[in-house]
Amino acid sequence: MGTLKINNLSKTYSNGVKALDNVSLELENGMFGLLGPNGAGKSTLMRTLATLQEADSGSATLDDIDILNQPAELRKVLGYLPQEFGVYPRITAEQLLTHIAILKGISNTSERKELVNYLLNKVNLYDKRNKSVKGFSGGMKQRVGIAQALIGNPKLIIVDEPTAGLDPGERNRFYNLLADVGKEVIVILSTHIVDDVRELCTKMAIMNFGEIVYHGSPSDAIGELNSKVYQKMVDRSELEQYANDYKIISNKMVGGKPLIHIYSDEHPENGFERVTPNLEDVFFSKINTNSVLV
Ligand SMILES: Nc1ncnc2c1ncn2[C@@H]1O[C@H](COP(=O)(O)OP(=O)(O)OP(=O)(O)O)[C@@H](O)[C@H]1O
Repeated sequence: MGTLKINNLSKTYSNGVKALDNVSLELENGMFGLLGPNGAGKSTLMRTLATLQEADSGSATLDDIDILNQPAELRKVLGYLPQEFGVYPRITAEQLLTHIAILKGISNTSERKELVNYLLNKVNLYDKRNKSVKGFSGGMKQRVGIAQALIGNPKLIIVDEPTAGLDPGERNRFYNLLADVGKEVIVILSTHIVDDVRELCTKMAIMNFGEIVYHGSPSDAIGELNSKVYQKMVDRSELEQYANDYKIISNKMVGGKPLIHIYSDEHPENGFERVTPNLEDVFFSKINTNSVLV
């Protein structure tokens, strides 16, 4: 069982943006969801853990590896699928994986061939192994991305916003693959898509403006909102008034009209109905910005 400990990591970019503000987390094997809006600092945290950039202060360890001071050690046990996985255009899936396996130091030809076949089967692309990766769909490319991240038996796998741009079928196939992988290692799934976390993760954190604003299980977070979320269909012109009178946690267009969710300790009058809270309510109530009105 691996343990990743992140202690008080901070990072301010030269333009003054504080992308990490005293971030502390502890993770064990399984799928961990890191949820946050655009610009929250997720990629900065993922890239720091992947030893691609440095923090200003704080520490991080994976079992006995000091990540910030032993980057070479960490890279040996890391699988990383970056936000933009640049695939080599005109080579086949098999060639690509073989190439990366060589780069990762698997020099024995028959061992490498066996591994590449195993990975192609695992990500369900064995039949497509001789096809050019360039012609793959977004979902197939992401599965190649996971296959390459698995080379070298990683203890920690980081996937940064992997489902953006996938259609529902591809997204489901990708979820199944990740869930399978996540049984044996620590997987951090960084995403702004609430469904990714709801489907896959037993533990999660929500990040906003560089800070961890929630850390725990999705179900506990939802439990905290029980009997406190109410919804109502309103007119667009009334939104500002509702925002003054209630704590709006989300605003979604349904059939062209805003459907608002509010947080309230008591049942408000005037047509609000109580709803079973969901992870989206958790997300919006934790990051709570006025952007719901824009
Ligand atoms: N190299 C950089 N120089 C200056 N500012 C940066 C740099 N990289 C990121 N930032 C800023 O730091 C903040 C956090 O960015 P980061 O990419 O870590 O967030 P994120 O949660 O991954 O967002 P996204 O979902 O958009 O990728 C943002 O305000 C971003 O503009």
